[in-house]
Amino acid sequence: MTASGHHETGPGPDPETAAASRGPFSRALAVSSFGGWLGLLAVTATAATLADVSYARANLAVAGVLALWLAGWLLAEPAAAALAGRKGLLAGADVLRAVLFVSIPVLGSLSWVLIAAVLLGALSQVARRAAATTHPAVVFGPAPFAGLAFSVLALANGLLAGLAGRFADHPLDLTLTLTALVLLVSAGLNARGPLIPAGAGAAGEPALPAFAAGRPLVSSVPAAKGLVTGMLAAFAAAGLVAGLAQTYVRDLGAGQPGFGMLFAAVVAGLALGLRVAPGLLGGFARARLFALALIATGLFLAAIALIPNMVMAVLLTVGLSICGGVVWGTGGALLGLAVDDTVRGRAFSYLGAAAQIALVAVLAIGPALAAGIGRHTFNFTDSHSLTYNGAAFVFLIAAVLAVAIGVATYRRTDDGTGSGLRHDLQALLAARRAQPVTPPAPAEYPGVFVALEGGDGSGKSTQARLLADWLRTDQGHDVVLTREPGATPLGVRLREVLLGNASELGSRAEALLFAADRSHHVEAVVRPALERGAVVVTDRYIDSSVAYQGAGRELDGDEVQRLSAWATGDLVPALTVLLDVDPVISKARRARDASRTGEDRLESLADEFHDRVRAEFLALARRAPHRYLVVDAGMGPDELQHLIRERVRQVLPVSARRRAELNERLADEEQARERRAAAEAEVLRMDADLRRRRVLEAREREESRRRARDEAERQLQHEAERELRSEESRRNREEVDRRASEAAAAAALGPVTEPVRMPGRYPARPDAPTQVVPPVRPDEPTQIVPPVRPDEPTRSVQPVQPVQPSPPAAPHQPGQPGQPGYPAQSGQPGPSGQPGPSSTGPQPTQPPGAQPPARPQSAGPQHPDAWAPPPTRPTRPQAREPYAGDTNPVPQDRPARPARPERESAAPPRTISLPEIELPEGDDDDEQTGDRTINLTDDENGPMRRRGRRQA
Ligand SMILES: Nc1ncnc2c1ncn2[C@@H]1O[C@H](COP(=O)(O)OP(=O)(O)O)[C@@H](O)[C@H]1O
Ligand SMILES: Cc1cn([C@H]2C[C@H](O)[C@@H](COP(=O)(O)OP(=O)(O)O)O2)c(=O)[nH]c1=O
Repeated sequence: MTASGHHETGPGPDPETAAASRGPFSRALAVSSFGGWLGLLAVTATAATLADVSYARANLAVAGVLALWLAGWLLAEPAAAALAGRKGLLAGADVLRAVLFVSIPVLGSLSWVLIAAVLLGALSQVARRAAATTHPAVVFGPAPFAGLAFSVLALANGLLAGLAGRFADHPLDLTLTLTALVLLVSAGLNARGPLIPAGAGAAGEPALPAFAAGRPLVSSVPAAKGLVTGMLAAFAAAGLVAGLAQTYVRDLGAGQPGFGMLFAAVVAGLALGLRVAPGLLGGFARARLFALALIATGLFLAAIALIPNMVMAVLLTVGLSICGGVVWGTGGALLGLAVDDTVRGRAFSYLGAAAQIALVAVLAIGPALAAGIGRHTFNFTDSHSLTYNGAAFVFLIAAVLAVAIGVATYRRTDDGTGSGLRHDLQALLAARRAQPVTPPAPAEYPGVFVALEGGDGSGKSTQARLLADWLRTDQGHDVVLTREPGATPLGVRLREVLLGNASELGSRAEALLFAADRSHHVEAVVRPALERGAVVVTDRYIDSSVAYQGAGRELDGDEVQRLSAWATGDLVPALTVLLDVDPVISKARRARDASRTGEDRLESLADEFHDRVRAEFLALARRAPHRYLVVDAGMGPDELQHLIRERVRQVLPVSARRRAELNERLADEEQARERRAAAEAEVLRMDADLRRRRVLEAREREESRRRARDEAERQLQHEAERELRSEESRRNREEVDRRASEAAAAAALGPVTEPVRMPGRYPARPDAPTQVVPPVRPDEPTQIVPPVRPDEPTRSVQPVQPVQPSPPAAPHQPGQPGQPGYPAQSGQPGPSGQPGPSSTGPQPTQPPGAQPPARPQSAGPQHPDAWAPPPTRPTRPQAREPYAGDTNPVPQDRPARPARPERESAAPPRTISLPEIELPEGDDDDEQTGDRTINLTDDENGPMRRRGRRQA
């Protein structure tokens, strides 16, 4: 039940509530609620069956069950509210209810049924507390279905009764058992998944305290009191039908299926009435509708009382309940308007509590009254008699009361001429007849037209101003803020005529003048602005004429509309914002508004006039909802403006400024994207460069490694060749030496006349005379000395230094050169160990057999001749002398082994000083010193070693 009738075409329920009402929790609650309603019907029927001994007892048993059930319901409310929200509470309550429903057929006593009713009422309250706040629809929603299910089960039981006697004897056991099962299912659903959400228990104040607190308040407001009385009357009428249905259907011979149908008709009708009530407000003043619906409720009840037919009873019950629903719908809205904002909540709490108490009273009193009245048969003639029993009598009494209250209410809303009702009915029919307005044609102008409508003081000017400011400054639109009447010089004069209190105008003249002002306004202001693309915001437009002159002045609304359509050339706003507010509130606002000097000609009209105007605005909005935004203007200005902007946004084109801003932003973004792309490309390029450089560097490194390796190889080769050459030279020199020694020996016998020519490495010239060196020893083969190059300066061979005899060393093979026993060297001088004479000057030759000087201890290099190595390259002790059997000219430069020092000392470095002889150029020259040295010592870096390393 809503507190007011606002928002009929406004936004629906908020999405969260809508979603919650569809969730699993909602389904579980619906099952629980369905079980509760089905159980109530089953227990009521059981009580009536158990007490079926007399009409009165049956009625009293039904009254007792319903009253006790409701008493348990009401009394348990504070405890249920306190317990609400506890885990497992709903499931526990459902299990207990299931047990109670099963216990009824088991025990089968009326007393137990009455006790169970109290307990069931209390447990139902616990279940309702869980649902009422978050899922109000779940509380009553399943009731009609429970009624229908009850009917079906009763029919099924009837069929089964033919098969088994137990079903005939206990017609409600099947329903009670199934009810218990339904509740167990609900308990399972609630225990497994959904729990009562936090705050679900806060379903308003408990009924009894709310009733006590609200009563004085509502009593002090006559309008509210009348409304609450009328609503309770309608509700009681519907409740009475449900309460008396059990005995009433028996009178009609419809049995339990009829009871279920009647119950379903009551609940479904109420729900339907509540739903259609807002739709009926378009044509009717709300208070008049309220009164008429209440009268109709009474009339339907009377018809039920007077027409003893089951089918008619169901149809009439539907009509009655719909009217009851309309009474509640409109009454609720009116009550919201009748009381002050501060006490509105309390007034509604009181209404809810009063409805429950009224229901208890009706359900208790109704059947009791029916029992008291009993069954009566009136015999008119012998053949014509009428059986009329207590239930029908009670319906009739209630009907009379309802009609009386309705008529009284209607009287208060009517001006006595009857034109109000006639107009309402005409408007209602017109609204039904009216074709839905077709959506406006695609905009014929680049601009946008927005109208604000609503009662006087609803806040249109305030909202129009705020909207225009926002459109202008924030959205960058060309905005024209205008109004009706009085937006042009002509309009100002017309406004004075229309609203001035001195004017006496007929309704039609008034309508024509408003239309004239509108026509001029559109032509002079609105259309030109729309043509240039502006947003036009107008404070009032055609709807004001239809509402004020049509509904308010009671002219034909359609005619008024056509008049304005003609005047404006069918210019329809793209959006109309309707600020809907109770005229009482807007009147209070006007009174507080210091800028107003007083009420104008139309503002000062009766409240009823303004009620009609408001209703007409709402009706117009309903006919073309796509063109309207209906907002509750009771909200604060900022909240309202927010809603309005949200909706206006949807019809706005992009303003020129906004378009420029968007273009600028797009360009900025494009530039930024290009910059980003360029930066990314640069990074990629740098990365590629880096990789390329790395590859090149790696290649270069590899190349230089290869070159270094080649160079090292080349050097090794060169060195090996050099060593080879040195070895060759050495051998040659040794040969020369030997010959020199021989020559010296020969000289001892006779002087040598010819200088000895040293054989060169280089090929001798063909003309060079080949020298034949005669064998020294008789067993030595004759050697051929290659010719010396003729261009080579002849160098005299220096006299050989006296050679010291080698100290005794490790045993050698006999015949090895340089060893004792080797004839060619036996007379050779050994290493002197003394600084040798300069190679430039002839050295004194020691006479053979002369005693050699003492050998120094030092094994350091001693180079007595010109070929001695420079001091930086010390020669190492000779490790091994060449074997005579060596065929390969392997250089004797193997490094000395430190493990054999005695050998080192035994074989000191041997430097042979040779007499100056001619050598081929390019041979082993030290270019820096010009010295030539034949190093016979082992050298660590000798070619042997290096070669060995390379091979490794
Ligand atoms: N949403 C609102 N809530 C309360 N007062 C309002 C609201 N909107 C406007 N008012 C006040 O109500 C009075 C009437 O507002 P106004 O905008 O002139 O209404 P209208 O143009 O519909 O006659 C002004 O004093 C204004 O300040
Ligand atoms: C535009 C128009 C205004 N009216 C009435 C409604 C208002 O009472 C009055 C215009 O006054 P307005 O300046 O809109 O008053 P408020 O600011 O109080 O709403 O004229 C009509 O009756 N028919 C119309 O077509």
